Amino acid sequence: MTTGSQESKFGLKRLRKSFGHAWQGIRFVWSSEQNFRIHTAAAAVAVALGVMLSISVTEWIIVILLISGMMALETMNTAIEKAVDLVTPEYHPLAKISKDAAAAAVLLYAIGAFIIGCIIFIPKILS
Ligand SMILES: Nc1ncnc2c1ncn2[C@@H]1O[C@H](COP(=O)(O)OP(=O)(O)OP(=O)(O)O)[C@@H](O)[C@H]1O
Repeated sequence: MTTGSQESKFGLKRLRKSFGHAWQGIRFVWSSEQNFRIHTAAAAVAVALGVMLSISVTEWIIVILLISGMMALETMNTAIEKAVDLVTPEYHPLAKISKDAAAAAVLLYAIGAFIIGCIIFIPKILS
């Protein structure tokens, strides 16, 4: 038997509310972050190339993991930037380190994703 409070903790309504908050987060990064829109455009190019070059199931899994990882990391970068702005609106060396490190994480992943994309697509384009 479940109590009312358990129901509100695990119910469908709560799940829908969580998705609603996440959707608001996606809308925010889309409208406010140019980098997120650039990554989305790059993802669309990768998907188009995947279809045109008939990549394998394993390659699709890798491409989808790279795209979702890139988007998630960019979204997390925005979350860190906003949290830092909330705590320290003024200049602070630790705020700089925090934002620079978050941006570095995005850059490192983007470099890896680009290299893997080249490994998957270039041989197919050249053949
Ligand atoms: N409060 C602060 N104190 C110190 N340095 C800061 C602060 N806010 C921003 N910076 C510096 O300015 C850079 C850009 O920060 P900003 O918040 O404008 O992010 P952004 O331009 O949206 O970055 P991104 O292009 O990665 O989304 C940071 O990486 C950091 O080096």
